[in-house]
Amino acid sequence: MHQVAPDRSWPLFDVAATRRIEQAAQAALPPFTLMQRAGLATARLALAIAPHARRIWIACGPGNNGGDGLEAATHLAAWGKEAVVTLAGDPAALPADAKRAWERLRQAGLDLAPAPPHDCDLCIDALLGIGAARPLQGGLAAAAQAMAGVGRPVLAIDVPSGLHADTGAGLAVRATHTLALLTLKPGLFTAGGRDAAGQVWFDDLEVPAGPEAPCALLAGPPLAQPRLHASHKGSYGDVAVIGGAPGMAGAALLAASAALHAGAGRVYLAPLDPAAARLAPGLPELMLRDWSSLPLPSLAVACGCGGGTAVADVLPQVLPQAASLVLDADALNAVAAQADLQALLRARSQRSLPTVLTPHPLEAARLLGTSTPAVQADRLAAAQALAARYACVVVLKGSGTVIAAPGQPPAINPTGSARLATGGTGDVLAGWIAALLAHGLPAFEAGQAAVFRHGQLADRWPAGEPLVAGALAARAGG
Ligand SMILES: NC(=O)C1=CN([C@@H]2O[C@H](COP(=O)(O)OP(=O)(O)OC[C@H]3O[C@@H](n4cnc5c(N)ncnc54)[C@H](O)[C@@H]3O)[C@@H](O)[C@H]2O)[C@@H](O)CC1
Ligand SMILES: [K+]
Repeated sequence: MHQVAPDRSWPLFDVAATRRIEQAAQAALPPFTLMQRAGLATARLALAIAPHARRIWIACGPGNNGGDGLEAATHLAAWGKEAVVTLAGDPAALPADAKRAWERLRQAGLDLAPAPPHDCDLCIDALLGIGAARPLQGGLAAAAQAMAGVGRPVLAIDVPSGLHADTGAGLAVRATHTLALLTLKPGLFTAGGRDAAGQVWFDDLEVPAGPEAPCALLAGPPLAQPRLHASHKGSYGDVAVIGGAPGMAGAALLAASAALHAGAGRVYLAPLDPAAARLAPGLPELMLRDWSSLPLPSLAVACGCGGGTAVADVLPQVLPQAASLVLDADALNAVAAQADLQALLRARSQRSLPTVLTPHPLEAARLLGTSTPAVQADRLAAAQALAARYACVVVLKGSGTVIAAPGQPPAINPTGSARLATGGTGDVLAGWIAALLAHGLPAFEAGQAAVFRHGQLADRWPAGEPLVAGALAARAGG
């Protein structure tokens, strides 16, 4: 059993692959072996979470997830805990393995409780696992509600009940801990998954994934990029930030500052507000230029960043010429609105010019011609669809940012928190990605590395210090 920490990457498997892995293992092992292992692992983790717990409520559901809970309850009772077991369903209708777990529970002298306990020290959520097929209703919904009302730690078995294991969509039990069994599922790490799952643990039940290919990866830390002694500013590439329409100069400045601090050799700032060009940006290292004078074919360009509608006039030049390109915010909205810009964007890949799009869910919805809820209902699919449609790398922002590229499994970023929900952090990310592109990183790696570090900076931000985008930019690359 391992805690899933962002110190390495982890393969993720969807429900279909997990079922195939489970079936192959069931065929090779004596009956009931997997559920015994699952129940024992759950009971052990429960003890580790709440070593001094006296009363533990195990809320079981009608499938094999409930069976895991019944098996865990038998162990916890044998270890001297008061195990209060409820079952939302008919014991006679349990699937074979779960029924066997129920029989073992009764042989151990335990029976089902008619109602949840008024108080307990730990709840175990064994209502639904990967079989969750529709919103929680009836007895399952009542048990989930009671769990929330207890106000104690909740250990979810496999998946917080109600959460869609592939997508992270669905109204789910909010667990403090989740023990994923057999495989790690992508829904634990994106959309509502991170809030529902809490701290994630993983037990493979001694079953290797075998020939199954992961559907996605949980990203690990990027490789360090050591700077050679024998290098100069030209070794790290040049970035230009184009954005900052009237009233929004700050956005472009934040992106430029991030690019500078993330290690770009030289950074040009091309504000779209002519008045802003006369303002001292406070960063003397930046080189102010009019966008039309930039040497685009030798630059990594971050375009958008407070560019307003004016950015649409720049894109017909930037899209075909920029050596590498990050499109953010207003640039994405302009592309979503104009078919000619979409054609220019797609044409970049035919010329092997790297491009990264950094939409939040609403921008992604506009680019896909769909709605924000539809994007959020399946973030991995939305990011992959965008990457395929525009033939580029997509960084779909939000809880569990997804990085997708055509023809490869997407990555889900494990770092970052709601502390990043403050103005300008997206501009910082765009500038940071541009710096890594300028450095020569492939677009997928640049997106993944910048997103990981950007989130990690926020995770490590001192508790008493306000996280503002300017300070984040100043620590980019750190
Ligand atoms: N078969 C085994 O021995 C193993 C099973 N495992 C556990 O079994 C789980 C999968 O078991 P199942 O396939 O039985 O699936 P679940 O236990 O998730 O439940 C599926 C059952 O719930 C019903 N259901 C789904 N959504 C519902 C809703 N909203 N309201 C009411 N009923 C609903 C389904 O019709 C089905 O009867 C895994 O998540 C894992 O916890 C693992 O421990 C591996 C080993
Ligand atoms: K569960």
